[in-house]
Amino acid sequence: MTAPTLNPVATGSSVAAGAVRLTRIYGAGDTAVRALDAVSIDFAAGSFTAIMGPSGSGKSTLMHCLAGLDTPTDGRVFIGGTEITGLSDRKLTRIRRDRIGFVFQSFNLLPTLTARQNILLPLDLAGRRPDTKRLATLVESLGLADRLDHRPSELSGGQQQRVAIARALVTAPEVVFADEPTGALDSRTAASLLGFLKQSVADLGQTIVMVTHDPIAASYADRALLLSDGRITDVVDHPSTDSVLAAMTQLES
Ligand SMILES: Nc1ncnc2c1ncn2[C@@H]1O[C@H](COP(=O)(O)OP(=O)(O)OP(=O)(O)O)[C@@H](O)[C@H]1O
Repeated sequence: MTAPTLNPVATGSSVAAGAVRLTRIYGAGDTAVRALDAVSIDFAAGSFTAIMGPSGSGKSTLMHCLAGLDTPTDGRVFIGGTEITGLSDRKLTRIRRDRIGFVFQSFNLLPTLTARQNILLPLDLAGRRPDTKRLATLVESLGLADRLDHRPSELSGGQQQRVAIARALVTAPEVVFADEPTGALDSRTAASLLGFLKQSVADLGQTIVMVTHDPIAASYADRALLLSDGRITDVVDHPSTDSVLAAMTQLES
């Protein structure tokens, strides 16, 4: 089954991930929380989307449901042409491993492995050989060539996040989900990593979906979605720091 096309960034482009009337309710009865309320959205292949909104608006829930890390109460999720809603845990694990990349605020590298081993881990787990050209390009453009034999404790925060980004991109995933990827970094380091993510969209056709609280980070994306009470209430195309700030201010007023 192919994913329906809703709100694509560019008409005619294929869809890397999407949700149709995605609803997630936590709890039941009087204490039930509608964290996502019938959200329909597409992420075009080769696009960079920022998900923004106040605390508790549903950003993490949306990302977790899209990535197959949480089970929606209702609605459908697609990765590429594959509907992942209703798949067994085993199939979901495979899809996450083979077709999705993850970048977390806290890097989540394995401390006992070198940078090179961390980067290659998803391929090792899948029994796949690295695409040596892609690996070399990533290592080179992330400036990691002379850090590959170091363990995470021997790397700065920015270098650790570069390793995590290389690990997320090395499998050429259909979509990379990044959860506050620069939240733990100083602004200069953050700017250089966001620049790299933007470049990977332009050069490698990578698709990136990034949750962020930071309007500056969102300005690197092609589009910012604003969530409020589990719904997408605004979409800012080609966001600038100012246009995102204005949209957020309007949301909170
Ligand atoms: N496991 C859970 N059990 C119960 N309620 C939950 C659970 N996870 C999230 N929620 C609730 O769902 C709503 C959306 O939470 P979510 O974490 O998606 O928001 P968020 O926009 O990512 O917030 P933040 O910016 O603070 O990380 C909140 O009201 C939250 O309290």
